[in-house]
Amino acid sequence: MIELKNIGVTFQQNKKDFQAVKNVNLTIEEGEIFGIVGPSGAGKSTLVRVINLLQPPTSGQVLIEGNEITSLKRKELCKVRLDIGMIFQHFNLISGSTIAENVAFALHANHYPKEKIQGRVKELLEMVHLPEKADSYPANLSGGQKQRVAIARALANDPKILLCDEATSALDLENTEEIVALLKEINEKYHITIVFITHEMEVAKKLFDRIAFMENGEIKEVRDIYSAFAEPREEITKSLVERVLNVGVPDEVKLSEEEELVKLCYTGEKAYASVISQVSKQFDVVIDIINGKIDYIHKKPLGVLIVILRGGKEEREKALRYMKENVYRVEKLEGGR
Ligand SMILES: Nc1ncnc2c1ncn2[C@@H]1O[C@H](COP(=O)(O)OP(=O)(O)OP(=O)(O)O)[C@@H](O)[C@H]1O
Repeated sequence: MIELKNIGVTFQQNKKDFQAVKNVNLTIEEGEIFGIVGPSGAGKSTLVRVINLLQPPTSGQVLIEGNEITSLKRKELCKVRLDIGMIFQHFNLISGSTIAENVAFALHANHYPKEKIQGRVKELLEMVHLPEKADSYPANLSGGQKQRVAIARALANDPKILLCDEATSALDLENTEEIVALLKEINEKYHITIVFITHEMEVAKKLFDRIAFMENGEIKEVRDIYSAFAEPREEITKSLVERVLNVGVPDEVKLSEEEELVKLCYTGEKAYASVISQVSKQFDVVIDIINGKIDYIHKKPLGVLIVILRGGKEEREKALRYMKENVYRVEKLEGGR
């Protein structure tokens, strides 16, 4: 378990104090894939680097499995760091060394028994499905393959935690999916806790178990990934989530007095089709579907539908009440006037 208690990080910028991280309290459970998202400059990288003290906090404490590491001496800290692997956006491989040498580097650094290094490198390259690239050089690998080598190197000393700083942000869609799948596999097989920061909500949706939304150095909301998408609470959460669900109101929509725009969110347990046909049957209203999307988060469906509800005010209110009882969330939308 990782515990961050009252973490603050202050930098000097133009001779003035700048608080990049403000009083963050966060607990990350063992074995989970925990994500931190937020706009550029939110403080994500700074916060994730606090976990292994690459960035010492100005205030607060970091506890790893109950042990306070912020006050450790250098030598003890080095030991704790072995339990925390890290990967970065730009892979940080040594270009003049082979893939096997790149991975072996982490073992040498930890005084791994020399005679066992070759075998361990082979094992690590198999873990990331790259055994055939042992003698190649980084320049001859794709971005996704380079990140897999970086993962092998980060896992060399059997860490319990893997920190990932924008690990898919330099990759195209195909390579991103490959890395997301590999990280999931590693998390499941070896029960490694993963802390992943990104600004890519598509990655968040596919990879994370829980998600923290960060803005201006503060954690605004921490949720399980499904409910963050189904029922975002804070403004920052709503704006990031809506980018993925991306179901807007077309500009052409113009509403009359008797019409209003309504957004329905449904979770699959409550099928919208029957709700819509029931509403049309039971109340003196007409429903036109103008936009919609269904998404799957951890294999659970999440649907969003935008409709125009047409009818007298009273009947519309009755229809809305019925919909509220029968779908996950109903929202009246501005626009179209
Ligand atoms: N060493 C430093 N000295 C001064 N200011 C810094 C330093 N490191 C980061 N900052 C500032 O702290 C703020 C947070 O930076 P950080 O890199 O943590 O944000 P981020 O959310 O990871 O953004 P991005 O997604 O763009 O990487 C930024 O305003 C940045 O300029």
